[in-house]
Amino acid sequence: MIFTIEHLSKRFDAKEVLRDISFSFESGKIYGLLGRNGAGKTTLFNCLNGDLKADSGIYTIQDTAGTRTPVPDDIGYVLSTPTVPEFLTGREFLKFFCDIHSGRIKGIRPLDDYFDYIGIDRMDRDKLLKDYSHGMKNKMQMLINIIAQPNLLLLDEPLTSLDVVVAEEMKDVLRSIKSDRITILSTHIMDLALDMCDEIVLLSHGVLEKVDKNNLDNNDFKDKIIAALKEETNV
Ligand SMILES: Nc1ncnc2c1ncn2[C@@H]1O[C@H](COP(=O)(O)OP(=O)(O)OP(=O)(O)O)[C@@H](O)[C@H]1O
Repeated sequence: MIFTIEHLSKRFDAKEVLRDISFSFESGKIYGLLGRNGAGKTTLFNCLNGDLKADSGIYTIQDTAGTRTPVPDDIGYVLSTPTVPEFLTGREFLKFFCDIHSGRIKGIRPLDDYFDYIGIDRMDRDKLLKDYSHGMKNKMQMLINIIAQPNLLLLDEPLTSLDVVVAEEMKDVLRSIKSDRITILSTHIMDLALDMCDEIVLLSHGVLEKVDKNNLDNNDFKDKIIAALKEETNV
């Protein structure tokens, strides 16, 4: 499967954030999206997810069945600040999610299997989500996106606020599900991008640029990325 963006542009009043972006992403890979604060990473994700209307742009998914426009079920989006219905318990939320998507979730499992998989303790599963920690809410958000099995998984700074143990667990989860989908992960943490991602893509000056990491050791590669990002002026 290939997900292609063609001529995506987005401006807020006078500020041109995304400038005629054209780029293709391949299934089975985790892409690390690096960009400075305000470069437009969240704007890009919001446009791809349909939460924000782009000024122009065409998206297509190409697979064995042909080429088509993505539908909402193709896309999963994990926000940097997790949003969950705080008035439900973890179990109620998961049950509700599975019930409303039962027609299209493949191989639905008992709820406790999912909690085990994502590492939510038995004693926390029937607590209200409002009493979950930030990391636990983040895990729940990740979990529903894993259950939904989207073709395109967008992760906006997903690991930044997690403790080292949870972050390692989440990395393993993401690696274990990457083969069937395109994962795009935005991060400020270069070591995370180098550790996790098959491809590094810079968002700079409103355009996406793939950085070739072949033939460079990690230090050279980091220097190259920082040099490219330093060139970013306030667009
Ligand atoms: N709704 C909006 N209205 C006006 N300007 C906006 C809006 N959303 C984003 N912007 C502007 O677009 C630019 C890109 O913001 P965005 O949040 O996409 O950057 P980012 O790369 O995700 O930043 P960070 O890494 O700091 O989270 C910023 O200058 C921001 O102020």
